[in-house]
Amino acid sequence: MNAISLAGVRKSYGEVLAVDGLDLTMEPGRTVALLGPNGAGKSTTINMLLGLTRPTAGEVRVFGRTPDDAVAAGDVGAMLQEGTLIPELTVRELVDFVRRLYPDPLPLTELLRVTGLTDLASRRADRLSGGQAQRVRFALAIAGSPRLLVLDEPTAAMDVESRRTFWQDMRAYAAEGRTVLFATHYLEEADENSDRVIVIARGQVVADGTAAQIKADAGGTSVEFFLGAQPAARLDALPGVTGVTILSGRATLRTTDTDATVAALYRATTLEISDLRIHGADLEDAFLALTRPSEA
Ligand SMILES: Nc1ncnc2c1ncn2[C@@H]1O[C@H](COP(=O)(O)OP(=O)(O)OP(=O)(O)O)[C@@H](O)[C@H]1O
Repeated sequence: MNAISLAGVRKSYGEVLAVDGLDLTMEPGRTVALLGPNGAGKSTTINMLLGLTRPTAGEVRVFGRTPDDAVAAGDVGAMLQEGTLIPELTVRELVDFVRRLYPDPLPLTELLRVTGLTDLASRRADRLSGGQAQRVRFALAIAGSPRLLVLDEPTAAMDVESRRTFWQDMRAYAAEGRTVLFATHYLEEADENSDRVIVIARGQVVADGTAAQIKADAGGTSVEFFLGAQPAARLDALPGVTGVTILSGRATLRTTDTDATVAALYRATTLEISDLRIHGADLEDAFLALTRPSEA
């Protein structure tokens, strides 16, 4: 069963079409990044998955159920962009209060430990720095040990070090077989922390795949070398290669997997290769190309 499925989902707010026909399925156990510029429809999509807003058309399912039912069953944890932490409670009290709302919560000590909050447990929750408060929100999101964790721009208030720790914690949580969906406009975050990147722009999916595939599809990664007059048969059969061009003795192989292509070039062919160069489009180029506003 899919962790998430969206079929023909649209959402309009009056004149604004925030989500324009999404068809997506996500398997359990994966970490998926929803990448898109401001106003792309990421938060609207997440809010529909959490049952916080209803689609204008189409169907949303979470583990085969309606979002409301999945949330009620304790299957979904979320960290949203805003949300004040209850004042006057300590971190320990707040985290414990929330975990007790779930049928099968994580043990309190474990929860504080994995989110790096043990030393802050006695601090009042409304007296934390922005990054520390985000850590508490993360603890609240995983308190019920949800099968699906949804994070809407989770590192927005964090400095570089907090970000690094946060993603380590998230990956440790995901490694236990959980499904994670996070929205971001940080390209490196999507690239480094997900198995699959879904790029959305103007409420529609404009690319979907691994970060490497998206980079390659957007015109990107190629391996170029001097071939001279040697026969170039079977270059297109090398792993990862999606296209071959030969011009004035120089071969250019477009590839989705530079490492595999280069390794096979040396190991699986007898070609004399010289002046090998690798050109990579970074995800930023790909992202900008994909999400550029269309000409009106
Ligand atoms: N409650 C609302 N009422 C009216 N319009 C809305 C509402 N929520 C979102 N929108 C509009 O819907 C579109 C998609 O917004 P959404 O917040 O889903 O985008 P986003 O990708 O999450 O953007 P960001 O990265 O800035 O958070 C935008 O044009 C936004 O202005």
